[in-house]
Amino acid sequence: MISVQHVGKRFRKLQALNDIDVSFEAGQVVSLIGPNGSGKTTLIKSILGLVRPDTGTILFNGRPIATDVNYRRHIGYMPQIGRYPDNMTIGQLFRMIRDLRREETELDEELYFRYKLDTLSDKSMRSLSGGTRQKVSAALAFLFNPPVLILDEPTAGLDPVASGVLQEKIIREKNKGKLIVITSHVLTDLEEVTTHVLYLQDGRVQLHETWEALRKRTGEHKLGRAIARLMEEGTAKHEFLYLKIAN
Ligand SMILES: Nc1ncnc2c1ncn2[C@@H]1O[C@H](COP(=O)(O)OP(=O)(O)OP(=O)(O)O)[C@@H](O)[C@H]1O
Repeated sequence: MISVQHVGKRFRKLQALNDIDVSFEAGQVVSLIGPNGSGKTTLIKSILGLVRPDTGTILFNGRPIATDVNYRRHIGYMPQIGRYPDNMTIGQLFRMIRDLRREETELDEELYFRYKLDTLSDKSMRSLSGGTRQKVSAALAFLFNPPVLILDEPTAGLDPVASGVLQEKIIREKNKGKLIVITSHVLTDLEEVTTHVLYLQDGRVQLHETWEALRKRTGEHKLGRAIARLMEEGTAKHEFLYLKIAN
């Protein structure tokens, strides 16, 4: 579904992505994890066409994204920090976004209602708490029923109930055959939903395998511990520390 082929991206002297070569398929929930600055958001933004790689190619359903911008409508994106016009209300924002995609008939308003955003429709975006802003971002990502969802730190700022609602939603959408890519530092949030683990470090892929294979290989049922165990065998202490904190 998405094929990232030998992608590299440099920001001045920093090699943010280094020969990334991975594929993601329908029905997978890919947990994209790694220490701060390891390249997770840069990879996501490259897939979304928001960052242009220096080298390599990204294919969406077999076609290079550089030649077909329309692929973007098949991806629902929840950014790390959602930025919206301050002076709009929640109701106006949803109306505007629906109007922009008027041709889409099959709307998925489940999160909009489960997060009770309908009861907050007169609230201005300026006045929203961080968690409510996250709920708006989540509801928008799923709204047009896209076959691919990319969620960047989706549970940051959500209370445990709202976080649980999102996790249930992710599992349901995965079971419909969607591809979902999630980054999070809260590894416990990912254990329940993930099928595949992609671990980046210094812009390189350190690990890409199914969560089941990783569990079997390490004998660990906690994602943080499983990766820490592998890192223990071969890498420096600071990544280790990251995993201890993230876990
Ligand atoms: N537009 C940019 N200009 C210069 N450097 C950038 C830019 N975007 C990202 N970087 C650098 O690239 C590296 C990778 O950043 P990226 O945001 O992809 O990391 P991340 O894994 O998502 O980190 P975090 O866990 O903190 O969100 C970092 O060192 C970052 O400072």
